[in-house]
Amino acid sequence: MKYTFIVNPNSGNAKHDISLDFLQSKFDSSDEIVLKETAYQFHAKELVKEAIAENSDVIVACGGDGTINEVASALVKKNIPLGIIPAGSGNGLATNLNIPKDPNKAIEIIKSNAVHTIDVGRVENKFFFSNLGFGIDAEVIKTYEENQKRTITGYVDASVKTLLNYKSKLFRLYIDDVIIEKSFYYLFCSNSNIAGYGISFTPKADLSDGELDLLMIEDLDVFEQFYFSVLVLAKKIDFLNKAKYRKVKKFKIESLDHNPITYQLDGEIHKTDSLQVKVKVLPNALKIIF
Ligand SMILES: Nc1ncnc2c1ncn2[C@@H]1O[C@H](COP(=O)(O)OP(=O)(O)OP(=O)(O)O)[C@@H](O)[C@H]1O
Repeated sequence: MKYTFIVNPNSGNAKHDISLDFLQSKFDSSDEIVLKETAYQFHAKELVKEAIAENSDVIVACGGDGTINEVASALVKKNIPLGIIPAGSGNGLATNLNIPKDPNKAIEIIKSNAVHTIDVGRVENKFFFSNLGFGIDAEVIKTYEENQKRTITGYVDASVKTLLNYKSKLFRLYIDDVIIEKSFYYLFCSNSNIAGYGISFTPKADLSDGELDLLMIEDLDVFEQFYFSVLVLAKKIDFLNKAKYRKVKKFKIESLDHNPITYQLDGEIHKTDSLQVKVKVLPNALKIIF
């Protein structure tokens, strides 16, 4: 078997130590191991193209959610499975798939070659595998990225700063034949049931049900925001009257306050020039080992 490992040397504050020697020591001598390091953002996509051209049987992403998103995006609708060695700070998708952070254990899973297919979310021309958020979580990630402190404390710090200044956004949503026009505190669309750090906003989400789970939360006052935080921690979000939950195959979101739409996609922030974006699910579009 030929395995190509695409490694972000800087992910998770560069604390991991995944080298060619280490990888070779974990596989049979009959296996061919190739390691390609990413040097900049979006480099992973080019490296996947090379790995495909070089006839790799398995392509493994070693990094955080950003790197995993880039590698997985280049493998959508391809026949080559993705393996994961989580080496980031949040590791949303890996956590959801029960892939441990210990590289030794993650490699055992890769060697098991248990290939599954999962759904993929698409927004504009980009793919997501875990989740997509409009509103408060996009703002939290923006502050978190500006913070440089990529730890749970940094995340809590960014959340508090954002909460204190955040104003709901006026959106029009088109879901099937329904149009909803409201001021939303939070719109969260998820393929997986873990949002990061073990928190779940969409406990009913299933990576291979052919649908995305959409959580819509209307404008909240400061007390409701506090109640919302408690319910998130208690995993009882359905107790909040202003939270609506539904499974969707596609939807369109339109900004009515004349601000171009910003969203977070698998934990990375994306700014658009557009006042509307379309989201849809591509059922069973990614082969993945877990
Ligand atoms: N050599 C590099 N130097 C700087 N940035 C890189 C490099 N290689 C990849 N990147 C980019 O860094 C971003 C973050 O990487 P990644 O997601 O792997 O780690 P992380 O941010 O530590 O983890 P997490 O996303 O779980 O918080 C990605 O967008 C990726 O494209």
